[in-house]
Amino acid sequence: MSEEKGFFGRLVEGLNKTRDNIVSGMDSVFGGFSSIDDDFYEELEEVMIMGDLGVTATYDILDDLKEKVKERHIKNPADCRELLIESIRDQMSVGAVEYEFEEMNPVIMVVGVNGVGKTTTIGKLAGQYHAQGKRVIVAAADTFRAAAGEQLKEWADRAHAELIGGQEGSDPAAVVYDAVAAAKARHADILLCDTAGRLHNKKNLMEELRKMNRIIDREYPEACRETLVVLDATTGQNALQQAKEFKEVADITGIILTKMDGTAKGGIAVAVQAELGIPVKYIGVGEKMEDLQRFDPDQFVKALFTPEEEDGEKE
Ligand SMILES: Nc1nc2c(ncn2[C@@H]2O[C@H](COP(=O)(O)OP(=O)(O)OP(=O)(O)O)[C@@H](O)[C@H]2O)c(=O)[nH]1
Repeated sequence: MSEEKGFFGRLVEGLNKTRDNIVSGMDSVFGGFSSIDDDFYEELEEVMIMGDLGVTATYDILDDLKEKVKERHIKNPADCRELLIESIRDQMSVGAVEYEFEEMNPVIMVVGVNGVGKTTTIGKLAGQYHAQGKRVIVAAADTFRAAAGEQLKEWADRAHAELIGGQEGSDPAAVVYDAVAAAKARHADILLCDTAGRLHNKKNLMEELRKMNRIIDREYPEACRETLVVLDATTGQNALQQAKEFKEVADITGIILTKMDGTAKGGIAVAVQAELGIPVKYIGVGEKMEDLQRFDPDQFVKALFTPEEEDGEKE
């Protein structure tokens, strides 16, 4: 239980800047109005848009809030706080997020542009899976950048994962082929594939990803598949745009939001799910191995709005 508390505590701490931005803004609206009118909703809307919740989610949440206010005959703006938290939680909980894939010998493709925290995230995932007793293989299929392979090697060593590939300029599909062969021969539990994130050359990227997927389909048909896009939360709406572009070239099954600790733009977690209909599966709240967490909308909303209620009772 104390470990769980630490887990929630890190999330609470990681969301400090976002809380200062969004929650303080909302609270000043709740405290600054004496009646619930159009101006009140407009102010709330502004805080939410400025807080990177995105237009779609903001309107959905406000519509839901207005309905609740009507249904429950709420008159006092301060009484809207709980209702708004409820609406945000509902908005984020659309579609339960499954993690069964982690138990099904998956091949996890990780995509994302350079600098978003892709390598670090793969390292953290590898380390966490290793700590669960899983045998992890990492494919260094980002052969485009010289430093990518070396950096991944460092993380793989730290995570006690086996690294395949890493030579600059080699064919990424060949790296994936070797990694699949190794995963099968060594009875690996999880194969994590780092890929190059060249969004500016969509056609090549799409072709490269397709080629890798074909190899996995052919050589490892029994493997469960996941494609996760890594997004840097500090880039706010840019992250949203990147996710949209990756969705055009790959069959994205989940989102990983990194650097939530360094940003006031944490509202992006609400926006990406609403805009793309793809769940956030993990969030990064720091640079250490344990700073990558499964994303739980309930915990997220709780850590953001009611951190003082922390009692570690949650998974
Ligand atoms: N504060 C914080 N920093 C993070 C987090 N995730 C990654 N970083 C940092 O972000 C920087 C970039 O991370 P990388 O893993 O190198 O990013 P990348 O996407 O692999 O970038 P390339 O290797 O250039 O393709 C590093 O300094 C990481 O330590 C996070 O959740 N929080």
